[in-house]
Parts: sequence; C-alpha cells; structure tokens
Amino acid sequence: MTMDIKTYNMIAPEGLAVFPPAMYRINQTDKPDALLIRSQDMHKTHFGTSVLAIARAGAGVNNIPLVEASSNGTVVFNTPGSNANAVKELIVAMLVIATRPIFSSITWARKLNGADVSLQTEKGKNHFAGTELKGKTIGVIGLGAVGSRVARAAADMGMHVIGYDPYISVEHAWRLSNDIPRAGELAEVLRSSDYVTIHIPYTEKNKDLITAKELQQIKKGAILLNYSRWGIVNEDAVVAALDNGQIKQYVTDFSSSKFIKRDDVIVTPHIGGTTIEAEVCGAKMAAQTLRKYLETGNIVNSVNFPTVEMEFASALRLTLIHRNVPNMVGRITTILAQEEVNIDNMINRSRDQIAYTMIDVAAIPAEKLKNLQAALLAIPEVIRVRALQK
Ligand SMILES: NC(=O)c1ccc[n+]([C@@H]2O[C@H](COP(=O)([O-])OP(=O)(O)OC[C@H]3O[C@@H](n4cnc5c(N)ncnc54)[C@H](O)[C@@H]3O)[C@@H](O)[C@H]2O)c1
Ligand SMILES: O=C(O)CC[C@@H](O)C(=O)O
Repeated sequence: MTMDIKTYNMIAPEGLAVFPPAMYRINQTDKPDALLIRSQDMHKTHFGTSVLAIARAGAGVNNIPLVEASSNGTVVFNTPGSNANAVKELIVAMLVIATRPIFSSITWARKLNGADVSLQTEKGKNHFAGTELKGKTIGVIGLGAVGSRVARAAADMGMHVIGYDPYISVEHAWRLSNDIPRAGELAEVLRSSDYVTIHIPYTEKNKDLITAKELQQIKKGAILLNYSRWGIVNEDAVVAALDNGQIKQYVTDFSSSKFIKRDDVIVTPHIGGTTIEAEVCGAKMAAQTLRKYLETGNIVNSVNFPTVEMEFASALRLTLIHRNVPNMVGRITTILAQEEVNIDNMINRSRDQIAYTMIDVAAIPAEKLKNLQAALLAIPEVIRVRALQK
C-alpha cells in the first residue's frame, strides 16, 4: 500500500517524519488520500472525493466544511490540547502586557544615552507604574484545553477566577479544581470581571457571542481578550465599547483594519499556538491520527465521526461509512452472509447523521472481495467502503 498525503501550511518536519517513505508519498499528487493542514481555508480549497481524511494540526476546525466532509465520507480530525500550553503562556504574557506599561518603558529606556543612563532610569521610572493581576477578577469563557489551563494559571497568580462553560466535558471538569467557581450565566461573568478571556470554538452558535448587548453588561473599564477566533467578538461593538470607555483595552490574536493604530487595542498575529513545541506536538499528533485511520480504520480525535477503535486481529478489515438509519447492520451482514463471508469481529458506532461500521474477516480472494465491496457500496445509504489488509 502506498498512500498520498497533501499538506497545506507549514507542518513541522517531525510530523511529516511519522509517515514512512516506503508507505507514504508527501505532496506528489493532486489526488491525495489525505490532507494534513493548519489554518488553510478549506471552504475555499477544493478537495475531491479521493480525500479519505483531513487532519487539522491544531484545535479550531472552523476552516473545514464539516457537513460537506461528512457527506463525502471524509473523516476530519483535530489535535485536542496540542497547543493549549502555548496559548496559556501567551495569555499570561498578554495579561501582564495589558496591565503594565512594558513596551512604552522599554521604548523610553532605549532612547536614553549618556554616562548617567542609570540615573535617568531611576528618575524616569515613576512614569511607568502599572498595576498587579493579583487580587483582580478574571472571567474565563470556555473551560476546555486552553481555558482550563488559563483558569489554573490565573488562580496561581492570585487572581479570582470565574469560569463559564455550559458544555464542559467531564475530562476538563475533572482538571478544573474546586477553587475555581463556575458561573451559570455569561452575564454573571461579564458583570464581575476586570479581565474577560475567551477560549471557545467558532461555530454558528458562537458567532457574535460578544456583541453590543454583552459589552453593555461588562464591568466598566474591563479588559477583553480574544484568543479564540475572528467572528466570536463583534468588531464594531468592540470599537464602540472602547470609544465610550465601557472597556479599557481589547487584546486579540485576530487582526482587523478597524484596530490599526488604536492604542487601546493590542493585536498579535494569530500566534497563540505558534511555539516550536506546540507545532511539533500538533503535527505529530495529526500525522499519527491519520496513519491510524488510513492503516487500521480506527478513528480517534475526529470532530465529525464517532470514536471507533477495535483491535485489528484478522487478515482483512472492511470499513463502511454510511448514513445513520435503522437496520444498516442487518443489511450489511446479510450481504456478507450471501457472499459466504464469516465475521470474526465487528463494531458499529454513530454520531449525528453519520455511522461507521468495521468488520474483520479472514482473507478473501481478490475477485470475491471486489464483488463484496461492490455489493456493499450498492446499499443506497453507504457512502464509502474500504478494504484494509493487515
Ligand atoms: N490563537 C490561537 O492560535 C489558538 C490556539 C488554540 C486554540 N484556539 C482557539 O481556541 C478555541 C478553544 O481551544 P481549546 O483547545 O480550548 O478547545 P476545547 O474544545 O478543548 O475547548 C473549548 C471549550 O469551549 C466550550 N464552549 C463552547 N461554546 C461555548 C460557549 N458559548 N460558552 C462557553 N463555553 C463554550 C466547550 O464546552 C469546550 O469546553 C479553539 O476552537 C480555537 O478556535 C486558538
Ligand atoms: O495553526 C496555527 O498556527 C493556528 C492554531 C490555532 O488557531 C488552533 O485553532 O489550534
């Protein structure tokens, strides 16, 4: 088996090294079996039905058309938590940068000259008094991989933390210690926080989560941080809230022409996950997840398919992507029975409109396998059938 992988964006070489050259070709065809991407806008990038899977090295998947991918039978993966520490560390830095005049003091100190620089420094430093984070309240919206780490770090710096995440996973709830209270409503967080930091995915539901109404509820003079995505915070509403003094500063990873040259907006160029460690971790995780799927059919860390794992112990594995409708298992196994193929092991899982079935069987002659695959694909609700040799 030789498979083709196509990459978009800069993928760390450590990730590409996960693909053995004897089995995989990288960027050698326009009809790849799988894609390995970062922020490439796949809504605007054509990917054909040859693409079995797309792995996103990173957390956000709003750059991938998930509904279209599911209906093509394309499994989409991300790398949960791979860059969460990088974002957390940047948030800690941005909280301090927003709170103390670090850049202006450095710029001033650089301009000094003469033999008495140290004296001038001591004299001038009073212009650069900041405040401390300790004792202030921070609202953390979204308590997943990033938000739960930010909440912990803020608490460790002596901040009062209020979390808000109505959909928190059991795993992340466990990670969050009991000393971090959780609010039942967004307004509660906005009302009482000196800093509000947002760590949620961009989805239709989260579009414009923070707009004029929410910015009216926010504590006067608060600092708002958005290291999640464009579109979650309404830019016009932010500009208005800065102009009328409702918020003191907006700190974001997502640039806009509306923010250029504003002293009360700090923009970083989407570098939340841009550390060597996070890029290596994300690329390796994405590549390993792709290999697992391509070679065994097992699915982990998918954002549009169920998690499905079964030990690959037989000579042949059939994987079927199909619509999630009643009696599919019955129809599939009937065809196997008609073809006189005995099932060694089988698993079926579903997620929303899509379902996935893996069936392990003993070796089958090539012609018989071809007929079996054709018969399975002829079931109208079946989208894709693969046969994997162990
Ligand atoms: N700036 C960057 O470079 C960078 C890096 C990593 C992640 N991100 C962004 O941050 C997002 C979060 O990353 P993560 O790794 O923590 O993801 P995650 O999936 O681990 O956590 C997201 C959390 O947000 C919660 N949530 C969803 N909608 C919510 C809402 N309306 N209110 C409150 N909580 C809500 C979910 O329940 C989940 O717990 C990503 O989707 C991505 O868009 C940006
Ligand atoms: O690939 C990147 O650098 C961005 C990553 C980040 O936005 C994410 O969603 O994980």
